[in-house]
Amino acid sequence: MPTADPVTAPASARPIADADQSTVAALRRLLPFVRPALPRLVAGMFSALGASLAALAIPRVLQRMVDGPLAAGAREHDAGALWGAIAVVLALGLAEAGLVLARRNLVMLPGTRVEADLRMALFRHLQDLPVAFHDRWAGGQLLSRSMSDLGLLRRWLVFGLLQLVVSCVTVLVGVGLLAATTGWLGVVYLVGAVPVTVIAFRFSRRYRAIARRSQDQAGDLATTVEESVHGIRVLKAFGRGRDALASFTGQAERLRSTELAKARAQAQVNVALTLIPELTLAVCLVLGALLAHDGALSVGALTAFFATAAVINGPVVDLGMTLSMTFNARTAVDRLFDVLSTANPLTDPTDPIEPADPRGHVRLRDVTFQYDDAVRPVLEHVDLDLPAGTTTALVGLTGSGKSTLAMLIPRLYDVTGGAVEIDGVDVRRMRRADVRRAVAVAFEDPTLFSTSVRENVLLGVDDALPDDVKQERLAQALDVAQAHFATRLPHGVDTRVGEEGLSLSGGQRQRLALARAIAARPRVLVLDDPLSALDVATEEAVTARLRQALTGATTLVIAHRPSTVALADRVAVLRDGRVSAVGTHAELLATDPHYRYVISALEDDAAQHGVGALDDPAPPTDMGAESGLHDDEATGARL
Ligand SMILES: Nc1ncnc2c1ncn2[C@@H]1O[C@H](COP(=O)(O)OP(=O)(O)OP(=O)(O)O)[C@@H](O)[C@H]1O
Repeated sequence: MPTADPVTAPASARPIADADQSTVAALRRLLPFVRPALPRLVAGMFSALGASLAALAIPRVLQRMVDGPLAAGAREHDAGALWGAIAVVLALGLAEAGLVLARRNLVMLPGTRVEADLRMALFRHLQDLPVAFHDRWAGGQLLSRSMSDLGLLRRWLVFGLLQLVVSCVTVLVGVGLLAATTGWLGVVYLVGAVPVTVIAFRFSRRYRAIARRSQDQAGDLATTVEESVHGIRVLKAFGRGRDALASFTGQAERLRSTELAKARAQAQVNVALTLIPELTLAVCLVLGALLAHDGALSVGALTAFFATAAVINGPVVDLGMTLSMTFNARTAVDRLFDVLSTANPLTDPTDPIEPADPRGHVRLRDVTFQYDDAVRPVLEHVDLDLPAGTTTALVGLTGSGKSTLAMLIPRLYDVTGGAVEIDGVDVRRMRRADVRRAVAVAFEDPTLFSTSVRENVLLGVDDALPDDVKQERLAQALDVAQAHFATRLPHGVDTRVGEEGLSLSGGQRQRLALARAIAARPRVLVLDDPLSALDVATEEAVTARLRQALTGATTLVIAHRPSTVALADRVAVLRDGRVSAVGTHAELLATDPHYRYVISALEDDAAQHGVGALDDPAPPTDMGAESGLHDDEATGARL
């Protein structure tokens, strides 16, 4: 039978790594997170146990009352003899209620604490995991793990776990009491526990598989919702809303039928767990009546037997629910640890090295790189030297590996062969924080966070810097990136840009992302086609300002437009995963046929999109400002 591909299959179709682990072993992995909350949880458990024992003690008092004062009172018409026993039952009832309340108060706080700690640990780990992990994992799966799975765990911790322990103790103590005080009657009751145990065991096997399927399908559904909301413009523009709905409906139906299967399994076990104890009680009633009739059992003992059996029956009937909660929690733990136990191969070295002469010299030495799931390397034996303070344009046909190469410099991926060096030190020998401080990146597809323009642009700036320095950096970066529109937003640079900056145009977002890279004042600036969404005039204005601003930083700019090449001192040509030539634009035009081909392809593309080629006359720079003004008006209207 073909197995599901762990990379491409939806989560609900992937093999389950921890399927064979026992539920106790699986849940034990929570211990480090639960440990700080243990004192309150244990206190809560003792309260619950106390409440349960108080409930079990009531039948004992009843037995004494029936066999003692009640029998004597009936003979002597002395109702007053009952008052002592009634007072004890009342006290036990009040104690039980008080202990239940104490249990609730004790476990509520640690439950929410553990949930919050787990959520933070998960988020921290997700932030730490490399880009390669996020390439493989769907957002909805991570979202459902951090929200609904953790909610399930909290409910199990504050209710299911205590209920399970208390139920087990109640049943064991109760059955022990029955066996000790009512002899054969207790033994018959005990025999009824055998089918209950077998059914519970079978249910556990069946339910675990369904619970996992349901939680994975819920994650896949969340992914679909996330993608459809994210891509709503594309879906609407292409009139594919109905298809999206059809695909969503299919997934929702699958989840519904899994939920139904879950509910059916639960209902079946509930019927069995209700029926068997009731049938056992019926048999015990007949047997007990015979024993009482023969004088082998007192009426008080028989009354106590049924009162105790009533206390035990509650947890037995609830066992189906308690077990389902436990298996849901186990599935949640498995799904959580699918992520938490994913090791990060991109770690800090144990003996990090800091470059002795940090000037921004970047060197790729014999670099080979292959994506995890790819069949062949994207880059092979790449050698590229970016001397400190120079600007190099990286040019190549689409899919030649330019963005991949750019991502190796800030160590977003690790090379599979060779090395990337910054100032003579292999980036794998440096602290990741030092590498990321040295290198700033502006991606073609800019991501803005739903915070203010100021926070977005100052993302890479040291928080400890004085406010006036930060303000100056912000102003300069916005100026270089020609993002003056930001100062004219309704609240200036403190305007919150919408989720992922969607209330801004593509060009505006790109300029803010560029400003973010510039404001970080890195030694090395990697610009992955940062001007692709700008109109010709704005691109010219940004290019002119960038030329001045880039002096000092080593810059690698990926060029998809001939005009972006104009920024560079030299050009490196990427072809079939290798750097095939390096030189000035003029040199390469004269000597490298592949470069001529690439440039003419870029020019054709630029002409089709109405973007200026290298030798186009530059439009006056004030047109850029003017175009910025149009942007502002449009943005003002949008916001
Ligand atoms: N995360 C990934 N996992 C697997 N393969 C990938 C991944 N990202 C890119 N690739 C593949 O690597 C190759 C190079 O992609 P890359 O984005 O680096 O090219 P590029 O030169 O920047 O292309 P473009 O000019 O179109 O942006 C492509 O074949 C692409 O399919």
